Amino acid sequence: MIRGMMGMKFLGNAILVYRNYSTYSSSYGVVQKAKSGNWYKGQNPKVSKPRIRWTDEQENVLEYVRGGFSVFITGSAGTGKTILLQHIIKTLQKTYGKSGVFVTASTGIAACAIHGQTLHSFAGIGNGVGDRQMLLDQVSNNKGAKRRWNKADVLVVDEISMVDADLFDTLEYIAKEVRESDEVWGGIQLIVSGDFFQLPPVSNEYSKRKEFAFEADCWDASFDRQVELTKIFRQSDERLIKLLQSIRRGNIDPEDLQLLKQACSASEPDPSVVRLYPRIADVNNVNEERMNALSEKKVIYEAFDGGVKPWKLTFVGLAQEKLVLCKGARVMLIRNLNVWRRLVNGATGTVTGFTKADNRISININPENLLPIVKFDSGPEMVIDPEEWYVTEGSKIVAWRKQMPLILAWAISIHKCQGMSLDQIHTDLSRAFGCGMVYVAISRVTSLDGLHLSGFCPLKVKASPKLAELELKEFLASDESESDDDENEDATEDQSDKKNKKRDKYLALPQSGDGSDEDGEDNDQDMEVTFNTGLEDISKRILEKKNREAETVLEAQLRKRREKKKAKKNKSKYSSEDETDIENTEEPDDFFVEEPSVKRSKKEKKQHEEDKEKEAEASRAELELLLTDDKGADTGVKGYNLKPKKAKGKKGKEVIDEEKIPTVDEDPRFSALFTKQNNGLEHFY
Ligand SMILES: Nc1ncnc2c1ncn2[C@@H]1O[C@H](COP(=O)(O)OP(=O)(O)OP(=O)(O)O)[C@@H](O)[C@H]1O
Repeated sequence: MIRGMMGMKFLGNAILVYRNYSTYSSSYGVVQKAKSGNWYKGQNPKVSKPRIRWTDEQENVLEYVRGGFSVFITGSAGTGKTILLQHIIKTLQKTYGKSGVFVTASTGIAACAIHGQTLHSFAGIGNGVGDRQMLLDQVSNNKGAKRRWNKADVLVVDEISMVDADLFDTLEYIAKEVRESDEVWGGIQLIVSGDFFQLPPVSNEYSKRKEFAFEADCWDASFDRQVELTKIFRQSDERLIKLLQSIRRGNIDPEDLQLLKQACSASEPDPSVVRLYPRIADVNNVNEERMNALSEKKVIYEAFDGGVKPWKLTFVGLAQEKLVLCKGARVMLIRNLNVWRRLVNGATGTVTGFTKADNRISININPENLLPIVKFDSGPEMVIDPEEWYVTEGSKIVAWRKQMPLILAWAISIHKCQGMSLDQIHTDLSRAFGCGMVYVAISRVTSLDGLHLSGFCPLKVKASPKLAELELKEFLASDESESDDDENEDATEDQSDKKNKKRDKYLALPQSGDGSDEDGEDNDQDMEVTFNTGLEDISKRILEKKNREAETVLEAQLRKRREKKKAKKNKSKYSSEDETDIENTEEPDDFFVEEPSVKRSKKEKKQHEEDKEKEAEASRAELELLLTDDKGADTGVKGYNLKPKKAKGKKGKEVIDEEKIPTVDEDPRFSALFTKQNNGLEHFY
């Protein structure tokens, strides 16, 4: 039996490495006469699609979403928030149609993972600078933005940790005003996901008192359910899980330190291991240096963009405008190509050459029509085809980009790696700044063996003291002990009707809790995993106390009103909050990079304050860079002209009207967006 299986495995590998082209190479490392752009095409045995078995916690979330509830999903890195969100989006789209579900994330990279747009771009608030009245005016003057707000049945927001409290409150205000509704968020169902212990919002002078979205005045009232996922999937080693939990909270104990010491190997790890840096400048330097050190001819891929909104201005993703590759370049996949073969987002490999495509598949990104061949660290070697990325607004595709699904991967920034799973990392944290950064970096790795550290200092492990409060609030949000009162008689029948209809629609949904989709295009996974973790306390309490069946529409309405009142009362709660970062009192260890002594003279204190301000400035700049385009472009997108008009030029072509933009459903060219196998899974792990 075992021999049989080994035989199968050998056959599989043999098929995998079979090269359907002749073997002479040119100076580019180009392999000529390729018959197929990709070895898997037509040669790989069909693999039955593995499925995910949702845990009880994840099932609960699905249930709440189907029940029409607004839900906040949180949990440590690797607990399956993103993958669950992807499934939720599909479920919601089946209910409301794609045009009623707006999918957003705080950053372009995160938005790309769920086929959405940035929250700023959805909202029509440009770069979000201005008071709420100014921003409301901006939205009111933007026909497209108003239409989006009015059409939205559901708003999905991923990576909420990077959305600040003011923005959250402002958007809730805009929603109510634009939709002319007194309901929280103007009656939009809100599905929000993120981990506040990961990267925080870009801090600004106004965010001293309120920083995180959970501090927003409307936060508690915005959600019917707040659920924490507790089963960690990315790592299985208990020691690593404990270490990560300590780092997440900003408290490392001697045992954790010992593990970190081991990871600080004095000798340089294998140069093929991806390096993670806090700052983009270091990333670029390393990639450039390594690339220049290779004396191979360079092959350039220029992105081919389309759509009514310029890609660069509307969106930022990992797909690069200009990608330079050569034989020997270390690369990372930024798309899931074959989950079963572990060729997923974050998979690393080395370019071994290039092949001329047998069709014109890459001609518009590389005039020589060359396709790179990558030998992945996990074993397979394959020809990489170009991929397409889409930015959607509801059901409309407003921008798309064609590019190779690769980035240079000798080094990447910690901001860019948020969401990835990596088998091995080498991270230099000497320039880490702000809270959550060390946690984001280290929580990417799947095993302790794969962790290599340098420039580590325990004082860099920081979590905002405000997060202790968050936990309390999560529990409070699930506490239904308060008595009912009749203060909400003004709940109009109209609103109840609307909610009723919404709920009926949901209840009509098939209760597919196994993660399978009717259309069979669900998430591929590299294995079938069947976990039955049992409910964690918090989920139990939520379930027991909030029986969806028992809560009528009117009760829901009343509860929301109560929560709103409560939120108002809480308003003053944070004004006296201590702003200082937690200071780790661990004795400095020779093994780690030393930080300056915590005890400071007045002069030193002043200098320290100045340094902190500089660091905050750097942090802001770095994060703004992330929130905008790779080159800092995504500021002030003013929308586009919706009126058809004659463009300049002899033929006087009509400029496209937004209403004429083909929808995903009607245009077969875009159908791949929702039918391609890897789309359900496309996120950065
Ligand atoms: N129910 C499940 N069964 C098996 N694997 C799962 C399950 N849920 C999630 N996973 C796997 O766990 C890994 C991490 O999932 P995911 O990236 O969604 O986590 P996350 O919470 O979004 O992490 P991060 O906060 O770091 O972005 C993925 O490989 C995913 O396939």
